[in-house]
Amino acid sequence: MVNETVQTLTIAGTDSGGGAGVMADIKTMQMRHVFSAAVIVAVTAQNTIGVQDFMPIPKKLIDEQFASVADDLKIRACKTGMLADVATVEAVVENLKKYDLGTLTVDPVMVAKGGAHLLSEDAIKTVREQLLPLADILTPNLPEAEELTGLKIANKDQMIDAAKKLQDLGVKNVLIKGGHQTESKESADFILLESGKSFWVSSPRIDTVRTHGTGDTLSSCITAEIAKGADVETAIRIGKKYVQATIANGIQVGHGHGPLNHWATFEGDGE
Ligand SMILES: Nc1ncnc2c1ncn2[C@@H]1O[C@H](COP(=O)(O)OP(=O)(O)OP(=O)(O)O)[C@@H](O)[C@H]1O
Ligand SMILES: Cc1ncc(COP(=O)(O)O)c(N)n1
Repeated sequence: MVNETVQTLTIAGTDSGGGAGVMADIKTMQMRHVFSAAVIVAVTAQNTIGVQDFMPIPKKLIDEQFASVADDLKIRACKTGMLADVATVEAVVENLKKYDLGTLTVDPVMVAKGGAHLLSEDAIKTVREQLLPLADILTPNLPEAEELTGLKIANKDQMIDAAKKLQDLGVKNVLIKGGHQTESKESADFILLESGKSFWVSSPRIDTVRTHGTGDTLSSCITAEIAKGADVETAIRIGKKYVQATIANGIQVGHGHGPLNHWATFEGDGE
């Protein structure tokens, strides 16, 4: 009898260009040696240049996908990514409450690197009020943290204030990603844990346009490590090292914001 394989779930949108969304999630899970199922909530026509179109999946089919996964698999940790609109966020919230899908990481995807809106304006309130209270870990980038808190974030002190405010909204552990601080030599993320402990994880900023899917990759790696049994701090530290390696060892695909190198490895990695 073999041990049951560690199983995870991504709840997100597809990227036809292969770099972000569910595609980045599954590649990351595979590289981190966990099995990943997928509930597709939106389909995008997308490449490295931009998002040409997208369509949310009807609620009935979202419900059926959740049921199919939950009836058969044993999901230890799951994550959300692109959630498109109010109806989709509400459908996902309903299913997350209905089934035990383990530790939940919410990556509150709002705007793609190319500028396309992947979450409607009115759905931000739904995410804040209905999804955040369910999140074990929340991983907003700077503009997303600003939208969710209503705070302006222009420096490290303001990242700390925003993390505290997000905890007040019901999130247990908060990771604010600093990838959008393009004027800084460092890419520094701030973490505030449920215990009250806080710390920064920082890496040299790499000057490249190949950063399509960095947020998806980080949150998926964290989800994978949690599923394998890591504590939140360890999972985040591994996630940061992995995403850094995937950016630093770039691959050449497409003509715009290129995808990451999910094959990348880093020093000291146990996998
Ligand atoms: N140029 C870079 N060099 C090094 N690290 C980076 C760079 N850009 C992003 N990162 C890191 O990648 C991770 C994701 O951060 P980012 O702020 O880009 O998320 P995001 O905007 O949600 O990503 P995406 O929307 O592309 O999925 C963070 O750990 C961040 O520090
Ligand atoms: C389906 C989907 N999910 C998430 C992203 C965010 O990634 P990025 O900001 O790198 O475009 C995306 N572009 N598409």
